[in-house]
Amino acid sequence: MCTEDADESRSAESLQFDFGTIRVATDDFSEANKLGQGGFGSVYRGKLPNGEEIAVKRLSMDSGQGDLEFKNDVLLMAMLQHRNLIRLLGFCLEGNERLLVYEYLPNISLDHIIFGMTDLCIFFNFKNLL
Ligand SMILES: Nc1ncnc2c1ncn2[C@@H]1O[C@H](COP(=O)(O)OP(=O)(O)OP(=O)(O)O)[C@@H](O)[C@H]1O
Repeated sequence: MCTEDADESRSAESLQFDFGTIRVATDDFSEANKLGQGGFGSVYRGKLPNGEEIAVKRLSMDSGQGDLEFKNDVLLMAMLQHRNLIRLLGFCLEGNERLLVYEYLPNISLDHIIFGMTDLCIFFNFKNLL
């Protein structure tokens, strides 16, 4: 393994959550904690032992993506940080299970982000018309 590969796998490890921790945090992915369903799987609300609230995306099991490919995608997503992007805190890989762990945003914050972006689009469209 070259130094770069070693560095990548080390940073991937720092983002890796233990499956048991997420299972407890989401009350075993209970229906009561289900926030919604997206194209890639269901999303559950959870609480980490340190009190931090999270949103866990449990990916459908038929993605066909390899473990390394998945870890690389997660690393890339974790590096993208912007005030209009929901922060990816990490991931979990166990057997066929693939989880993405995000910061939890209450509805009101999601609305703010969506409206914030809409305002920006309207602003730029107006500018282009002038
Ligand atoms: N970080 C989060 N905090 C709070 N709720 C969330 C969060 N992420 C997702 N959700 C909830 O889970 C639902 C599904 O989200 P998800 O991102 O899987 O799908 P989507 O936004 O519908 O689009 P797509 O499947 O195309 O990505 C959302 O509509 C939202 O209600």
